[in-house]
Amino acid sequence: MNALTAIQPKLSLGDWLADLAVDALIDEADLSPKPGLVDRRGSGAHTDLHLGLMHASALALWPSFKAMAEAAQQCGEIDLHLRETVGLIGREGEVEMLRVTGGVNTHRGAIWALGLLSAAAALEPRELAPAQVALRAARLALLDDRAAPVTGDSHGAQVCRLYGVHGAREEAQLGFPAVIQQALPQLARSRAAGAGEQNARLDALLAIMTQLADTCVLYRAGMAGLTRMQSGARAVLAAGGCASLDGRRCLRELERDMLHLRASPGGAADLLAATLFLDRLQHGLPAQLGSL
Ligand SMILES: CC(C)(COP(=O)(O)OP(=O)(O)OC[C@H]1O[C@@H](n2cnc3c(N)ncnc32)[C@H](O[C@H]2O[C@H](COP(=O)(O)OP(=O)(O)OP(=O)(O)O)[C@@H](O)[C@H]2O)[C@@H]1O)[C@@H](O)C(=O)NCCC(=O)NCCS
Ligand SMILES: Nc1ncnc2[nH]cnc12
Repeated sequence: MNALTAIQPKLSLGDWLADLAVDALIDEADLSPKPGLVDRRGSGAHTDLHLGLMHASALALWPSFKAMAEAAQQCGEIDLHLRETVGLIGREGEVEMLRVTGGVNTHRGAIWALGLLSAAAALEPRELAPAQVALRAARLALLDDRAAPVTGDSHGAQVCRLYGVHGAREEAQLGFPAVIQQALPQLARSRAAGAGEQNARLDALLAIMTQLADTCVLYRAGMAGLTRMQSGARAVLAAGGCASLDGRRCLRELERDMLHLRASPGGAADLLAATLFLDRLQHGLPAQLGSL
């Protein structure tokens, strides 16, 4: 042991999971070029968001993710008490997000998805395969939080009613199919094809966009916007993905149309962050946590 290692604070499971969740949010925000979304180039279809705000929001959520993981570790099983504790921490996280961003909704969907997944990972830290973690998160999301405010007027709730689609809640309750069935397999395929990490992540985002009923897009651009998002994402992947010239041309066309429609796939962006989180998680616990 030397002087540096001697003063290193001990890493807890909650610290590690919160680090992974925040890293995933920052990596998602930085990834470029994303159609309609905030990235390193600019604000996409948004007027009230920018990259600095996305980073500040992500960092502000670290204590919430840690608290959700610790609650799960202490509780040790999926039950109503854990669901309601995680719900309370999630709502407090939303308040903190809005305080830090001056009232702008940067990461509501991400708090939901990554909060559930952090808790699910902490429940069984030796079973971190993506499908297993997603299934535990789904079981938690299926429990009814009696303290949740009955709003029905969120953007998501409004368009789910109007168009008869499933939103963020159902995506979690179904075990994150957009992540498990679309994004993670695409990420692996694009990496294996030598696309390079940034292109592979963009391809994973597009794979989510091919099928997701993104309620942000529906709220801002209606069914025409959602249809364009899905068909445009399919076209990029069919043309060879983001590492190919034809794929990049399709991506540029998709971006042009999304900006024209003011359509921002914020839900898909959150699920890309969930994908990056699960992707890192599957490598297992770091050595410092080996004794858990
Ligand atoms: C269950 C909740 C997730 C609430 O869901 P609901 O659908 O009722 O509410 P919304 O406020 O619409 O939030 C859902 C957010 O989820 C993202 N999302 C959208 N579609 C999907 C999808 N199909 N699958 C998964 N995720 C999806 C999306 O988040 C991103 O978009 C946000 C910006 O959205 P919006 O405010 O509409 O933005 P703008 O259009 O820009 O608004 P204007 O500028 O026009 O005004 C951005 O934040 C991204 O994150 C949806 O917004 C859950 O939130 C909940 O119940 N929470 C309570 C606490 C709790 O129980 N927590 C438990 C564990 S943490
Ligand atoms: N990069 C991004 N741009 C806009 N909204 C988002 N919600 C989550 N990530 C986002």
